[in-house]
Amino acid sequence: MLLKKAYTLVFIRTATQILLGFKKRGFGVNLYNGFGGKIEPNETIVDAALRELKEECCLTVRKSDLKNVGHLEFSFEGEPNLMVVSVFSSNIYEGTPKDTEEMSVKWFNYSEIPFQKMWPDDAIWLPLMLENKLFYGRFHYINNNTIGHYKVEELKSMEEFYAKRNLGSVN
Ligand SMILES: Nc1nc2c([nH]c(=O)n2[C@H]2C[C@H](O)[C@@H](COP(=O)(O)OP(=O)(O)OP(=O)(O)O)O2)c(=O)[nH]1
Repeated sequence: MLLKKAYTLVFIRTATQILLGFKKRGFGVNLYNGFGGKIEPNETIVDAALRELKEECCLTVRKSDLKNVGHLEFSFEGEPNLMVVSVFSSNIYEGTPKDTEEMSVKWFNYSEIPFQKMWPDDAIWLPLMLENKLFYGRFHYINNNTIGHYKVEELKSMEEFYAKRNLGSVN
């Protein structure tokens, strides 16, 4: 039985670009990613997503402008945890992205996303997000660089997906 640990991941996008942060420390160090982290006790998933976004790149997004676009699950060979990541996207934000202790921020054109410097699974599901599709992905890593097996599905609705799995909403 895998022990579930919940995380958030937020992507800020314009019509042509995506904002990524180069992680300076901790899990996923030296990789580009969206902004997110662990959900604290007594915090909703959306509240955690907004807090982590602000902490990691100094941007503010209204709850109503944050769209839940995907659900990812990760396991690692020999580890008892299932990392469950709620993925969000927004194209409306306040503030100017700033480097923080945890991340160096950079805008990338959609045609220049640095997949070779990102988690290997991102190249599989992130294109779905860029096409404004909803998705579910399940990845099992053999080590930090190698995916053993995976499945990715396009979803019709996040609510329908959560209901089928008896999961609560992100709010
Ligand atoms: N794009 C992508 N993101 C991932 C993958 N796996 C994974 O955990 N993430 C995300 C989810 C979280 O946003 C982030 C991990 O959270 P974290 O360890 O930085 O959490 P935190 O900020 O609360 O941690 P800390 O302050 O204690 O260092 O990485 C992946 O394979 N691809």
